Formats: sequence, structure tokens, C-alpha cells
Amino acid sequence: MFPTRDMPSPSSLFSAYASMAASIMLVRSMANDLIPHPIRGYLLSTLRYYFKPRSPQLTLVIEENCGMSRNQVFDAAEIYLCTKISPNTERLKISKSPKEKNLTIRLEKGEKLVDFHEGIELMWRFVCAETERNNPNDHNNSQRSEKRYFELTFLKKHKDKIVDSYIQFVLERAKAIKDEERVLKMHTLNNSYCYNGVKWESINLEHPATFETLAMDPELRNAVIEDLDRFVRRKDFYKRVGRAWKRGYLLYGPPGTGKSSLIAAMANYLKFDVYDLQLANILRDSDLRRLLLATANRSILVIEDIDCSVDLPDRRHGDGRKQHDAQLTLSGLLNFIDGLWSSCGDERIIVFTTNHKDRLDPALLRPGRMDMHINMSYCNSHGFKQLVSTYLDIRGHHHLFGEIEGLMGETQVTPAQIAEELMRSEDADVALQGVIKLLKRKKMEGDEVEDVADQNKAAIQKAKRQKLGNKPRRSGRNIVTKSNRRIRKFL
Ligand SMILES: Nc1ncnc2c1ncn2[C@@H]1O[C@H](COP(=O)(O)OP(=O)(O)OP(=O)(O)O)[C@@H](O)[C@H]1O
Ligand SMILES: [Mg+2]
Repeated sequence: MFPTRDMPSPSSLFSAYASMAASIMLVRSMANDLIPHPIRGYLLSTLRYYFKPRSPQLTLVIEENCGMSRNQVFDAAEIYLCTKISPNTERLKISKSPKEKNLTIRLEKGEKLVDFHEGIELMWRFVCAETERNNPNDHNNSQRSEKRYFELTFLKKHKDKIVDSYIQFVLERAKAIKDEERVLKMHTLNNSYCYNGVKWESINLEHPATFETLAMDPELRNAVIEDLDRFVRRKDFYKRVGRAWKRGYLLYGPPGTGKSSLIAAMANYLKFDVYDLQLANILRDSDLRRLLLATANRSILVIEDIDCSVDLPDRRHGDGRKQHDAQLTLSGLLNFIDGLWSSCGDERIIVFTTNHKDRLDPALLRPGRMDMHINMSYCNSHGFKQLVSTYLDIRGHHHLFGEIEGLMGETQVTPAQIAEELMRSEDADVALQGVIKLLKRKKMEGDEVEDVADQNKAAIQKAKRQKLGNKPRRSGRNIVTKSNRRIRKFL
């Protein structure tokens, strides 16, 4: 049992004590007359130091602060140790602030915990020591302060392993726990222009989409997940090759195929906040710069519907001059973002979405501009089964699947349309009959709303309307005012 393992044997301890005592006696008797008092004291304490039996244990003291800043090891230990609470623990502290999702549990002062790392036994102790400091200006008035620290005790011979690998392990575990508990934020631009420009406003991001609930090609899903994983673990690589630690994704596909849901799934997976940058709301270059600089580390910057250029007649320089001639492509915007972000060295993701990849500035599609192009497409049989499993909790076979899959091969339907039908009833038969009706209707009416020909027609009509000065667009979206390729603007 701890801490007796590898202790020196009682006989060796006894002989150590005996030789120390003998030496001290000898020095005392010789020294009493011959050696002056201060030197005698020094000699005795040196002898005591060298002959004192050595403890086989080492204790690391992990204080709460290092100078002015927090000690990350202390914070990590606090979080990590609440996962190690044993039945022997007698006192714990428990709390919850309004913004936290879960209860916070911490060790109470004086509590001890035993942990094991690669077979090594470690004893943790949380200490709160009250210290009293005299006030130099008022001797009757002393200040009490609390010093909090952890003591981590183990056998000395394991020092290297504990310092090099266990502490690192505790830091990583604590980060993972913190990430799990983290409340994600969705930042959007507030519309009211205040004296210092447009600002980010945040709400909790409670979008339930995850990679599990998303109907998408399994290979594509795995490729996206792998890409995200690789990105977040390659900080050193980006630094070495001198690139901003940034990854760009272009999501394209018809409305209702899950582009926005995929962004939410990425945010939930990585525990990254989302910043929804509505370009139409930004009137000054200086605002863009300020907003980009105000985005936090570990975040996803989203620019939706980039094929829809935005009309920004009053775009101004920070100094108030109107900007007539400067035009910047989206790829120019990307360069600008690269420049800003490369100096901060933090991990950032940027996502563009479009319903019409074919209408984008070719410069944006060039290799190296957006790192991954992800096609979110109409629902296929696999996607349908994924939706049925999510919405109706059916994982096996259902007698209506055959008919539905047959119909799906003959018409195009988006996951959003299928999802809407599946939500209409809790009775699987009724909901699936609804899907069959939808598919038959679409087939009969030739209602291929998202058909390419129709899309082109709609685009032509849109362009005509825009010439007439109308600004139509699906509700709640940025306003389409030009048939694009370039967005007028910026910098
Ligand atoms: N691939 C999908 N998997 C699961 N649900 C989906 C999927 N696509 C769409 N949905 C459902 O449809 C709703 C709308 O989808 P979403 O907003 O993600 O589509 P979108 O591609 O972003 O459309 P738009 O181009 O109009 O922005 C979602 O809230 C979700 O419930
Ligand atoms: Mg969307």
C-alpha cells in the first residue's frame, strides 16, 4: 500500500540513524572547546542534513497561480480530479452558475485521492492554507489570504515519467472534459449600427445537428471528420510550413440538403463557436477588420450564400471616404482573412455555402483556396434510412421501404422535404405513407423544383427582376441584388 512500497528496510534506517547520532556526538564533544559557537552550529546542521534518512517519496507542489497568471496545471488538476472521486472521498464542493449546463464538483480542502498511472500509485492532496500578512501601515490590522495548492506525491524513482507524461495526460484530459462541458455560442451581427459600428451578438448554439443525425454519404462524412481531426491536431505543422492555422470548406448543393446543418454538426463535433458573417450588414472596411479580429480562437466563420452578391452602396473606408473603385473578389477576402489570422496563430475554420457552385468566381474554386469542396445533394436511399432512423427510430427494415426507394430513383427530393414528412406523425406507417405521397406528387407534377433547368430559369428571372430594382430573396436571408461573380467591396 502507498507509501510503504520501496521504503528502505528498518535495519538500514536504524544504521543510518546510529551513524548520524555517533557523528553528531563526536563533533559535539570535540567541538565544545575547540570550535567557536557559530561554526559549531553550522557544522552540526550540515551533518544532520547529510545523515538525515532520505524519504523515497517526492512531492510536487502545484500552486494556484504562477505570478500574475493562473497555473494551468492547477486548473487542469482541479477538473481532472473530479473524475477520480472515490467512495472514500468524504467532502466535495458542488456549484452551478446560471450559464453552466452541468454541476461543477471539486475537492474540498484537505481531501485526498489516489490515482494510478501506468501502474504507478499517486497521492493527490488539496490544501488550502490560510496565511496572515501584517499590514505595514497598520500593525493592528493584518490581512488574511488563502493559498490553495495541490500536493502530488509518488516514489522519487518515477519522477521523470510523472513530470513528462502524467502531468501532460492530466492537462489533456482536463481540456477534453472542459470541451465536453463547453456551451457553444452562435455569434451574429446586430443590425442596429451603433457609434462604433456593427457588433457581434451571441446566443447559445443549441442546434442539435450532429454527424450521426446528418443524412449524408458515409464516405463523405468520414472524410470530413478525418479532415477536421487532422486539422486540429496539426498546429505544429502549420507553424512549420508558415501557413495560417486555418481550414476552408465550401459547402454547395440545393436548398434543404443540409449545408447549414453540416456547419452545426462541425461546430458540435469540434466544440467550436460559430460566427455568422452577413456581409450585407458590414458597411465599413474598418468594421470588417474589427469583426474578424474579434472572432475567438477555436471558431468557425460562416459566410452563407456566397453566390449572392450583396449590394453595398454606402461602403466606406474607416475614415469615412466613400469607396468607388476598389473591388475585391471573395478570394481577395480570403487573402485578407489569411493575413489577419496568420498573425494570431489560433485555429480557425471558414465555411462558405452556396446553392450554385457553378456561379462562383473561378479564383475561389482554384486548388488551395478552399481546402475541401463538399457536395450536399438530394436524398438517396442511404440518406433516407438515416433520416428514418433519426426521426422514427427504425433501424431495420420496414415494408414500405422498397416502394419509397423505387420512387426516390425516379425523382429528386431533399432531406429537408423527407424530414418534414417524417415529422408529421409518430406512427411510422402514417409518416412513411406521407413520404410516398410526396414522392408520387413530385413525380406526377414533374415538380422538379431543384432541377438544373429550373434553377437556370429562376436565375434569369432573378436577374431580370434585379434590373428592375427589385430585391427578392427567400425570407430571412441576405438580399440578392446582382448576378455576381464578384462582390463589390471591401478594403
Ligand atoms: N442532410 C440532412 N440530414 C438531416 N437533416 C437534414 C438534412 N438536410 C436538411 N435537413 C433538415 O432540413 C432542415 C433544413 O436544412 P438546412 O438548413 O441544413 O439546409 P441548407 O442546405 O442549409 O439549405 P439552404 O441552402 O436553404 O440554406 C434542417 O433543419 C434539417 O432538419
Ligand atoms: Mg443553409
